[in-house]
Amino acid sequence: MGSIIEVRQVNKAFGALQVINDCSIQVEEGSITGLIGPNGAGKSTLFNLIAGTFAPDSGRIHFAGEDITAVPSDQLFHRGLLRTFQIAQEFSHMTALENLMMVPPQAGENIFNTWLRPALVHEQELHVRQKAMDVIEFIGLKHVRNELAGNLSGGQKKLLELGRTMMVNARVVLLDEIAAGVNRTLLQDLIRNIQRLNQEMGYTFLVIEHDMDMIAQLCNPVIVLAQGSVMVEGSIEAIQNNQEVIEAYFGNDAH
Ligand SMILES: Nc1ncnc2c1ncn2[C@@H]1O[C@H](COP(=O)(O)OP(=O)(O)OP(=O)(O)O)[C@@H](O)[C@H]1O
Repeated sequence: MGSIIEVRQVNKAFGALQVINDCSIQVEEGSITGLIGPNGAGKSTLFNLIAGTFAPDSGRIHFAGEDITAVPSDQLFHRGLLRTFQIAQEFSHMTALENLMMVPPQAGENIFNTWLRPALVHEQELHVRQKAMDVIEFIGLKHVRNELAGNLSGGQKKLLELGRTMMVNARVVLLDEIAAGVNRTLLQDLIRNIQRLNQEMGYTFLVIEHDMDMIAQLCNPVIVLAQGSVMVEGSIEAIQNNQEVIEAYFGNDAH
């Protein structure tokens, strides 16, 4: 398969700080690609550029063969490029199931139809509820479906965030440190679900992660970012033995 995301010679500065520096990466369709690097390397900024949170100063970004440079995130969402949705404050007062049902429909699942044809409203709601039930079963949270999302554990919230991507037709999902604060048992559930979404539903993932166990279990290839550029790319084994990478991490930890 070809690449589904291509970042070509992208630059981004914040004031005098050059955060992304002539950076080019490719994400193969159907892969689970890791994005690692020392603190401040520019990983989240690169995500924000791909996800349309802000525009690069120069360079181009392509998704599924189309130029999406500076296309805003809500439009990318409709095309199936999404990042996990953090559960916002207002959603923490809704149940886990309702959180899934609240994910906005994509273009094509036309909500206006339901306004014009009220008889469809009930049918549509049943459809969304059934889909949410299927998703909650898939992510293993059926037993807490009626709990308020705010009362779920950190790991359960991460599973729910992943579940929200399943309410739409996602093609590429960007995961930003989804393992942070998740206990080992739930982390295994999370990893298994990501693998299932990849294998059974064809999702491509780009994963920012500091947890090297998770990267080793999930990702191939792994891209190492340092000072806003790609330092090296390859299998986790190749990267763990790469002297330049070891120095980049040690150099960063030493300060
Ligand atoms: N909106 C912003 N305005 C100004 N500076 C920013 C902004 N966003 C990020 N930065 C700076 O850009 C640099 C890279 O930050 P970024 O969050 O992309 O790194 P990261 O690799 O994701 O780091 P970490 O692993 O610590 O999360 C940092 O020095 C940060 O302070």
